[in-house]
Amino acid sequence: MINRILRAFWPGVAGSPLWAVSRRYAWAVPVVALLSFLATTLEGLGIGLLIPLMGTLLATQPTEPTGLLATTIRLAGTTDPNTRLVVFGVVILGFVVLKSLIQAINTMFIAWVDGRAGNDIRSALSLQLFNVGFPFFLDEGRARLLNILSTEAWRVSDALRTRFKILVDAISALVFTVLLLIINWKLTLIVVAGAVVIRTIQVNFVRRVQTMSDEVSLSNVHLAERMVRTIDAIRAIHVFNQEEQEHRNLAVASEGVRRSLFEIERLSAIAWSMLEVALAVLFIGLLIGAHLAGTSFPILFAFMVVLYRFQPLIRGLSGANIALAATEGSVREVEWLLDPSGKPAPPRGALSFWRLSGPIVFDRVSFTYGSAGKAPALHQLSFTLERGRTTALIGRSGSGKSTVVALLCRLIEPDEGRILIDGVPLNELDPRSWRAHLGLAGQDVDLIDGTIRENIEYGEPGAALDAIVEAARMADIHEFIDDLPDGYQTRVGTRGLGLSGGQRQRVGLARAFLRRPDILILDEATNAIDGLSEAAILSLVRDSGWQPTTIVVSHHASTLAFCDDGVVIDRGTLVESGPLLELAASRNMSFAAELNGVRQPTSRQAQ
Ligand SMILES: Nc1ncnc2c1ncn2[C@@H]1O[C@H](COP(=O)(O)OP(=O)(O)OP(=O)(O)O)[C@@H](O)[C@H]1O
Repeated sequence: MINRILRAFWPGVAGSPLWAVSRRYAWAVPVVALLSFLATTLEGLGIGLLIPLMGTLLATQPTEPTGLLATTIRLAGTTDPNTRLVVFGVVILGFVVLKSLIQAINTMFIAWVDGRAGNDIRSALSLQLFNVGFPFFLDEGRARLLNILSTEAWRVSDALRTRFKILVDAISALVFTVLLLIINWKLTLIVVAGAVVIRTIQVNFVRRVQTMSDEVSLSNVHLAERMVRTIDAIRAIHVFNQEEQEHRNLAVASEGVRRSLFEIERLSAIAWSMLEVALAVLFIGLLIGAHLAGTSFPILFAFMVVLYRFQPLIRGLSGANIALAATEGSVREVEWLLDPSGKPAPPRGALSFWRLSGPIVFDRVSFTYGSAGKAPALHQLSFTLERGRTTALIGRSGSGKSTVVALLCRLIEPDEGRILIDGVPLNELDPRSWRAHLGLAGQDVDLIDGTIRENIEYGEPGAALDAIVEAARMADIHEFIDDLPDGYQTRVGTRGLGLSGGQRQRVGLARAFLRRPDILILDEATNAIDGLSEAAILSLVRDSGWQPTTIVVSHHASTLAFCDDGVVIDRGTLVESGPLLELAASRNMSFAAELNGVRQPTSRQAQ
């Protein structure tokens, strides 16, 4: 039962992923409730004592109070008026001090819980990004994810704070209602009737704001999409004179956000003014009711003081309910990202991988991107990568080469067929231990915003400088780095844009070389590097005595000239495979002449 109440209070639906993340702070709910109860009770007692205090000041005795209140007055009545004034004054002050202290503790406690739960939610979201399979990122827009991480996560944390506010205000309202009943039950009935009317008005607004909150989230995603696109494509935007069009698009998206937020503000403003009018009607009704019932002044005074304190609670509850409704879209978005169902699972496998001692075999592997019905990117593809040899993956654009690379890196998994590593299915290997033996350098080098050294040692954190320098030498970039004023500590800028395309690729190569992996994958990794430098790099790798099983995807004939074997694919199916020279000769491929001219590949035996 308590659990059910807690779940209803917490953001997110009961049993939801958000509940799973934040439930460890659910114990804070009864603590906040207790502290609120104590603070309001102390305040209520202080206000209650105003009745005898006023009675003393006006030299009259209220006739209506009963029970505890009457007893207090009677007790105080045994002393002379001056002493009574001092006693009531000191006691009221004591209550106020104690109440303020508890209230401050409660506020700090809520901030602590809210901060920690918010932190946990953000941390769970970031963890989730690593716990879903890579295909998720192929299907989902970056903007939606960015919006959830940067905006919606904060709004959910705000929602939690708002819920605490509702709890505090609701408990205070409850205590004050009891106090009002003690002071005068008839007037209290008028208040309760007024509260019911106010609540009815509010429910209608809350529903409309809830609907609007989904629109706010949606328009935020549109805006984020536009912003991401502008930053990503700034070069193309300038070159193709699209500044005005893109600015217009951004302005339209921004206008969408403004409009949906304004609609919420508009609804809130109307709700507020209706609330003000309803409260004024309530006050006037009370005064008339009190007059007709012949209520004494001290009683009416205390009642009005309680009601005066009650008023911000009603406003607070009303505002918080609307604010909460406005965050429902955000809660849904965060819930969606945290929910693992319907999202691709990350690669699994329990067997540790130590070293490659045999071939890598693609055995009738098929893979289709996205939904069923699309043409497969790979269809029943079979070939063998011999250990210690360099194999060129050859095929026209869109033939499936990068898909083969993604499968090897276990970013995606075959729909059918198997990839065998020394005879063991790849999907049985622990992905982390498998990837620890991979070195990948590609045309889109994923450089991080850090120093050159941080980028090279990204796969081997804490690597010795000597090893880093050696890897940089092999990638033919050491001298360039050495000449920079900050050397290896030079920052590369966002996505390495402070370097030229060729320099970026060399840093990417050094990163792959530093690991000295068993399997080296060069996915168009030298296409921005001139032929001579490329030849120098590949010769250095060859002469270093390190003989990884290498997969090369390149459109450069000069790169292919360094390969032993070739696998030719077309529209995801195998055309042929074998020693590269034989393939070149049999198919009269365009690079055959260059292959023969540059180098006669010698078959190297696997170690
Ligand atoms: N994320 C994706 N979503 C849907 N289809 C994709 C995706 N990535 C690739 N494809 C499709 O899969 C097929 C193979 O693509 P792949 O990138 O593997 O080819 P490629 O040989 O590496 O091409 P290129 O030489 O141009 O890089 C293509 O038809 C492509 O359109």
